[in-house]
Amino acid sequence: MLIVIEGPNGVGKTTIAGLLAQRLRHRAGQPVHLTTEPTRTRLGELLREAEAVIHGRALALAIAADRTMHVEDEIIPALDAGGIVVTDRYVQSSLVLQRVDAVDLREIWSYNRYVLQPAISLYLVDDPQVIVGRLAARRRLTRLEATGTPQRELQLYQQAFDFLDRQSWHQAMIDCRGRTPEQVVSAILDTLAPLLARTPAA
Ligand SMILES: Nc1ncnc2c1ncn2[C@@H]1O[C@H](COP(=O)(O)OP(=O)(O)O)[C@@H](O)[C@H]1O
Ligand SMILES: Cc1cn([C@H]2C[C@H](O)[C@@H](COP(=O)(O)OP(=O)(O)O)O2)c(=O)[nH]c1=O
Repeated sequence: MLIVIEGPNGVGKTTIAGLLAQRLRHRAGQPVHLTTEPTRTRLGELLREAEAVIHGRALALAIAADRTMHVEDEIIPALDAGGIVVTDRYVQSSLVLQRVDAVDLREIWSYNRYVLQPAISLYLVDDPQVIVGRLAARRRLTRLEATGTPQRELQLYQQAFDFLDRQSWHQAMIDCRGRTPEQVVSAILDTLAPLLARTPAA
């Protein structure tokens, strides 16, 4: 089962993905693989560094190439081994971040439409002011983080969510407002319950 964690910069994706993987490891009779995009491969690390200089269509294509390799070399083998995969960012991130970088939504989709559909894509939402406060605490923002604002990202995320709905993606919005990370993960586990019921637990 592929579980995607999405949402604007600073909403808590990395924190929640890590905690969710821990909680799933406790319950599951199957391995849980935590991963991220861009990937931790040479290409993914290159993209993290190069994001300052590569932009627009070229970045959209390069990110889609990294994602394709992620699916083929890491996600599918982990799923084939009977595991659950939790990824911090996936297609919805491109439908937002590449748009911040002035690429059209349909064009971004055309580079991503053949990737593996997740079992569920979870979109984390919080109050923009809370996110602004968290980003202000960051020492250094990436080019795209500095270009978009939490308000704009939330707006684009909602549009991407509606677009993916029309592509029949299985998605859920997770309200993080006023919730601790543990409470957010509990809400996610409630959302995942019907899917997890179909997989064996220890
Ligand atoms: N539900 C939450 N309540 C309070 N703080 C949170 C919550 N989720 C994440 N944080 C904090 O917000 C900051 C940004 O979280 P992070 O996981 O890095 O976000 P992202 O991966 O979406 O950029 C971190 O300092 C993290 O500890
Ligand atoms: C996953 C993804 C990342 N990126 C870019 C934007 C980010 O500034 C950069 C790094 O992503 P980010 O989530 O900031 O990674 P990390 O916090 O793990 O270093 O990659 C895209 O442009 N589109 C995407 O779909």
